[in-house]
Amino acid sequence: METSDVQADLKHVLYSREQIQQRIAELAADIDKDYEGRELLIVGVLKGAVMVMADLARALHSHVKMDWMAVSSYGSGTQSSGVVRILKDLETDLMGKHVLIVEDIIDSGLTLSWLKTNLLSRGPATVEICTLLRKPAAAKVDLDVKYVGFDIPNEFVVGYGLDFAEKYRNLDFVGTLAPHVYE
Ligand SMILES: O=P(O)(O)OC[C@H]1O[C@H](OP(=O)(O)OP(=O)(O)O)[C@H](O)[C@@H]1O
Ligand code: HPA
Repeated sequence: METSDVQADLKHVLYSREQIQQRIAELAADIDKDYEGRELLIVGVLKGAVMVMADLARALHSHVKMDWMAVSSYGSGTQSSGVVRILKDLETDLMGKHVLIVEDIIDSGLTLSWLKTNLLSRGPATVEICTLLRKPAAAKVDLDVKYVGFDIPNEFVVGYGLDFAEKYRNLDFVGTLAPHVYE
């Protein structure tokens, strides 16, 4: 895809690569402090969280273990179906573990609400959530999120792991999509 094609599909840049890296470094410092002396398992939620997980893990100074889950609730559109499916489960037994779920975005909150309940049923010591982006105006459930990168307006965003119909995940910034792309 040509750079110009991507530019035409975007309305504007919300967060640049530098702004994202700066915020992730701050979140990592908080996480290092909060989990000092405890072994932490970070769980990346595929596919969207790949970029956040990779950058957050490298910004952490403590030893962490990493595992991955794949869940899906969006299909190919811009609306959550509300039905969460596990496409790939964890390989780690969570019994007694401190677990931090790492996500790219919390929109309606339905995915993470379901996932947190699911992981809590596996007997971990704690389960917390870290997300790069959150849309407070889109929340359909009450969800306790310990680490939030940025609260954003209720607009569909792409880049830095976030897709529209599997495109734009590889952008190193977060931007809003021009309406002509999805209308
Ligand atoms: O708060 P919600 O409204 O539930 O939306 C958030 C979820 O939607 C996205 O995943 P998606 O299902 O698009 O899968 P993907 O990570 O593979 O893109 C995102 O990564 C979250 O998991
Ligand atoms: O705004 C969004 N963009 C991309 N994927 C998403 N999944 C939930 N919300 C979004």
